[in-house]
Amino acid sequence: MIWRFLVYFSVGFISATIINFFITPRPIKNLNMVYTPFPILNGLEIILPKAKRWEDSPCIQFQNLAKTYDDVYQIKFGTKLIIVANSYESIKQLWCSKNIKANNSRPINYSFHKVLSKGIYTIGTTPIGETYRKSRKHISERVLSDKRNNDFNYVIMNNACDEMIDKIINQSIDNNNKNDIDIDIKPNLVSNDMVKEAQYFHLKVALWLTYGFEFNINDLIHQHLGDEIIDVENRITKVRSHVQNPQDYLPYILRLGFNLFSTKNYEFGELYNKRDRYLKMFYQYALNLYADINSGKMLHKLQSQNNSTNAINKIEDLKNTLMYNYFDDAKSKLAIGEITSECLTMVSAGLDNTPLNFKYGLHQMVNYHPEIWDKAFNDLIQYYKNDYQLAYKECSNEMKSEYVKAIVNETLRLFTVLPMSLPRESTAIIAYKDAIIPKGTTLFMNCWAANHDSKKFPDPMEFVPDRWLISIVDNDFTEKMVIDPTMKHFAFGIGCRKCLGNNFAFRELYILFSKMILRFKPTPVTERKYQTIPSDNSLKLNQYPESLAIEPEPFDLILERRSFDADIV
Ligand code: HEM
Repeated sequence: MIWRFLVYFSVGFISATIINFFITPRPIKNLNMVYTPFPILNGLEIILPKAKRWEDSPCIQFQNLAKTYDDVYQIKFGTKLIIVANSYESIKQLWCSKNIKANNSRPINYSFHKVLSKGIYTIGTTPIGETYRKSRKHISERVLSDKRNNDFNYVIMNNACDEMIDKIINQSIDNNNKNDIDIDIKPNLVSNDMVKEAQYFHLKVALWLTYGFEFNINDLIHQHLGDEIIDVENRITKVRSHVQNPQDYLPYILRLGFNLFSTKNYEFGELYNKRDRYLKMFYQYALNLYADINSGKMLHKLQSQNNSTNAINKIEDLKNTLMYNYFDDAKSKLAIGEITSECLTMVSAGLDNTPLNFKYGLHQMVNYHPEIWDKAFNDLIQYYKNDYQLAYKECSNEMKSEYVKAIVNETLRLFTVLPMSLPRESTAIIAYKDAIIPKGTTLFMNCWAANHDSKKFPDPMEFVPDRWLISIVDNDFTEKMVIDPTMKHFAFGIGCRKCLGNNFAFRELYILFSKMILRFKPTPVTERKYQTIPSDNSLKLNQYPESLAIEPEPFDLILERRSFDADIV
């Protein structure tokens, strides 16, 4: 019996090894290759079965392999050959050194591109080509440029943030009056699901700038719609990942078998239909709005609700939205798929990433570093002659506090919401040291490893905003601290396909942090009975170690309104 098993096993293993030899790309010379014991699956054991413990997160497993195989190595994943870079310097070299231009496409993944998206996906997941170039240029000019952030976007973000904070305060007052929440919460303390509130904030900003749709965070129907979008986009993030779909790397026949026993395709279909429904609904909304603006109907409607100047200003604002410009600008000649991809990018790209960073930054300051919160408060108000109300009104516009900027950078670095970033595919050969990486190779950036590389960031697991600051002497011979322009993190990726929304997201985070710091004081969770302090290591907090994005376990953040805060309303 045992002999028969051994014979079958050996024949199977030898056949698989031979097949493996023919179906996988040849190894690249002069680059360490990771030894993997199982033919055909090859290195897929890193993501199969899916990680349950934080120590098994793909970024940690890739980082551990670097101890044996060096910072940059090659590994077979099913039928594909992947290059993985695991340190700050190697990523800088492979992603953005001057002689490397070919690291500029995205791989096509069967599950996400063919099954889930049916041809329409975000700009970030579009392979290089005419469609990608047109959409990237158009969205950048119309919504995401720095000029747009400075001239217009900040006003929308400012108002959305004010609304978010007012809602949090009102909810907290209601809760305290009802006295039906945690007994440790004293009147005036705020305990909230900050991620959800910031998701509504981002959605409000994104829907306005894209479609001219006014998402009202206090309206239950809007909240219901928002919850649906948040749920669908969050589930798509979870299923689309390049480190989460082993079937994408399997030979066609095995993938068919895998799909037969998996419910994933059904889930993809359901998510696609839901996403399609709200994208079509918003498109129709923007089309009607365009018609109403041009016929004068909208002005008439607004004049009946506001004074004439406000109505005219609002019409001008609406003319700044992405979709108004699209309908108005015959020259742009974007195909419907291209503009849909832009809209999708606007709605989904920062919907989780920005709010999750926001909550993690608050957690660091509230539960571990209240002194940083205090320092930021003092830094913010000193630009406005210590006038707290003026600081609150103006902080979104000028982004004066270098210290708050340092907090944003340090949050992005330490949290690293996308630990394995987004994958790239080479479109020509890339020379790396003595190795020649062929066209069509997939590259993984281990962003977690780079952002916690002790050679670049001393005490990499510590939250130290000051590491981003250098001292300079001003024109009037006063010394001041400013952001060190030579310092970088890779939370937004790097190089030719770096996050296009990085300045937009940075400003959102700057505004969210500044306004929270100005209106509240932190109450560390340690002061509460029965509650242990959640970890400050984002991977340890992660609910889904196998996922593309880090999503911390839910926990309360306790903040107290400043004594003079009531004056602000
Ligand atoms: C904190 C929030 C965010 C984080 C951490 C983040 C992170 C990333 C990362 C890691 C990439 C891949 C970069 C690379 O391959 O080098 C990316 C791509 C991209 N992101 Fe973001 N993102 C954020 C918010 C946003 C927002 C708010 C938008 C737009 C509204 C946006 C738009 C894009 C686009 C268009 C790309 C694709 C760039 C390309 O492939 O050319 N992102 N993002």
